[in-house]
Amino acid sequence: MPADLTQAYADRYSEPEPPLLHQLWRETHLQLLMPRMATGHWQGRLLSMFSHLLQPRRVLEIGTFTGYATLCLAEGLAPDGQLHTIEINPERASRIRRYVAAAGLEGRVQLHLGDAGGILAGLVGEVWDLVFIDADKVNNGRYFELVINQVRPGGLLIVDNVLWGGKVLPGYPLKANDHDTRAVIAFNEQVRHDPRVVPLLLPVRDGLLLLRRV
Ligand SMILES: C[S@@+](CC[C@H](N)C(=O)[O-])C[C@H]1O[C@@H](n2cnc3c(N)ncnc32)[C@H](O)[C@@H]1O
Repeated sequence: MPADLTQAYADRYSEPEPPLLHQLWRETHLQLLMPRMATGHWQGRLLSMFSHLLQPRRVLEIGTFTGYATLCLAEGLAPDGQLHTIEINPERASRIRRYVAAAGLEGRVQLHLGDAGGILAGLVGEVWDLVFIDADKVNNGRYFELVINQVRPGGLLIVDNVLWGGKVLPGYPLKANDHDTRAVIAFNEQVRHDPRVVPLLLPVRDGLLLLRRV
């Protein structure tokens, strides 16, 4: 069964992409380099589904890009809920703020500009219900360690791109200087044996690793 036909079928029988997100998707593809970094319709609906199920009071996203996943993760926020999202590239800020405002989420979404390691050090008082790790893949393990003790029992961490285009699979001819792939492999191994989380790797899109906090 061809994967792209299966994905098209899954898209068709899933909730349609909300118009604002479709607009952001188009704008991302017309105006930005590497638009495929944005989450997109089907995975966005998956993030929205988790958000609605968990009704989180605190959501953390590491790696905002244009804010597509941000808006999806915010959909199920509890009435007093807040989402914090971290982006290192300040050039992305005005677009993110524009779409957060268009979604009616001003005051409920906090955009932090800077390196995630430093920003996370300033968020130590928070207790996270839902975390999405989707920034520089070499730091997946570092971000996990920085946040795991602030995730409530039963909370959910989601890590994107854990299949890394298939390069993590056994037998792939890895280049010596491919540090990203080695880091993704090391992270997947690290959490597999971590008693603080229960892992479930979903082989959808570029691989989503779900980690339920014990
Ligand atoms: C894959 S994109 C995020 C996509 C977004 N989460 C979505 O699903 O639409 C990764 C983003 O992480 C940002 N990033 C990379 N390194 C970072 C760091 N050290 N701290 C914060 N953000 C970082 C990049 O600038 C980029 O915008």
